[in-house]
Amino acid sequence: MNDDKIISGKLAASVLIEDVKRETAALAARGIKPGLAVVMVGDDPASTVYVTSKGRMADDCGFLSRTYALDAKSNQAEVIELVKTLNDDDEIHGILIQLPLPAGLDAERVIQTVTPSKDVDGFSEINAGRLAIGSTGSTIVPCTPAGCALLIQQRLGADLSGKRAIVIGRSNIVGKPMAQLLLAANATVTIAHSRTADLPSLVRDADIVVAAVGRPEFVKGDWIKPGALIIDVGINRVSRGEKKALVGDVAYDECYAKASAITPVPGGVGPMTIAMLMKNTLEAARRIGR
Ligand SMILES: NC(=O)C1=CN([C@@H]2O[C@H](COP(=O)(O)OP(=O)(O)OC[C@H]3O[C@@H](n4cnc5c(N)ncnc54)[C@H](OP(=O)(O)O)[C@@H]3O)[C@@H](O)[C@H]2O)C=CC1
Ligand SMILES: Nc1nc(=O)c2c([nH]1)NC[C@@H]1CN(c3ccc(C(=O)N[C@@H](CCC(=O)O)C(=O)O)cc3)C=[N+]21
Repeated sequence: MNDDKIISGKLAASVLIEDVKRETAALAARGIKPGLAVVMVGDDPASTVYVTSKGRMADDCGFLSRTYALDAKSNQAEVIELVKTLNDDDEIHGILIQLPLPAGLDAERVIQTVTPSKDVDGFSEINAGRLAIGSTGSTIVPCTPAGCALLIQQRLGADLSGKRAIVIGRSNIVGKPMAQLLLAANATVTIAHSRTADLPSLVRDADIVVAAVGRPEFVKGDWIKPGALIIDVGINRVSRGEKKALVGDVAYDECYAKASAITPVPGGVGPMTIAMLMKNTLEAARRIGR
């Protein structure tokens, strides 16, 4: 069914991927093949699924794709050593440290070891700082917020002047960079988190709601201002009777009823994240230029 209210991230992502494939082919003429290294520690089943689909998509795009699956018991020094080796590897243009890392590893230190020019997640201090000061040009923007921002832009245009946005969640991966992107697009931005008082009334004021909470069906329909745009970042595996289901951070049916547009889970933000990772890797290869 073709429902205008449902924002198909899957479709938008496939358009992005077609671009990436074309540009990768053009880069091949200059002797450059984008290379993506994904580092995973331990065997978390959800991480394994994501890492596999990132690797498959990289192959599809015509990239060199390498996955490093380290033992769950790897120590800090071993992981840092691998990242440093990849920093110096001329075949690799993008390095992604799959999160979460096992407890006992200092994720922040590992992330900050990735050289900023290869930091295709955009988590390094340099890239996060560039985003925060609104520096355009050479910054790498985190994949999930970048994907959300594109979906918002496709519906509402690039200039969100006068619009009120609320981002629920303040992680360095999603919430914070998402708020920076909305601010850069001239929205008036509220950032909510677990210590926020009276969240429903804040959400009721918002024209744009981005939910990145990590709690299944957390945002309720009666919080939504009629006509609001809803971006559901959440990926939660829940049991539905006998079955397992994937649900977002938004109570979909009741929020759908109120919204002008909404992203589904699956098929919304998730595919955009992967497409943006490919775009960031291509761009890193182009900038590194070998
Ligand atoms: N689709 C995709 O591509 C991606 C999806 N995800 C999904 O997005 C969700 C968020 O991910 P991530 O940012 O990494 O998660 P984090 O757990 O790092 O952050 C969750 C945020 O939600 C806030 N929060 C928790 N409980 C409440 C509450 N009751 N009221 C208000 N705020 C609350 C937390 O507040 P506080 O800071 O105070 O603790 C925190 O800021 C998850 O479901 C994750 O699986 C993540 C990355 C990519
Ligand atoms: N360094 C790092 N960077 C990340 O970007 C990162 C990470 N670590 N750790 C985990 C989260 C989560 N994440 C997702 C990516 C794609 C889908 C995705 O494609 N989801 C499909 C469904 C897939 C399924 O069925 O599980 C969809 O929503 O349609 C979901 C989640 C990236 N993350």
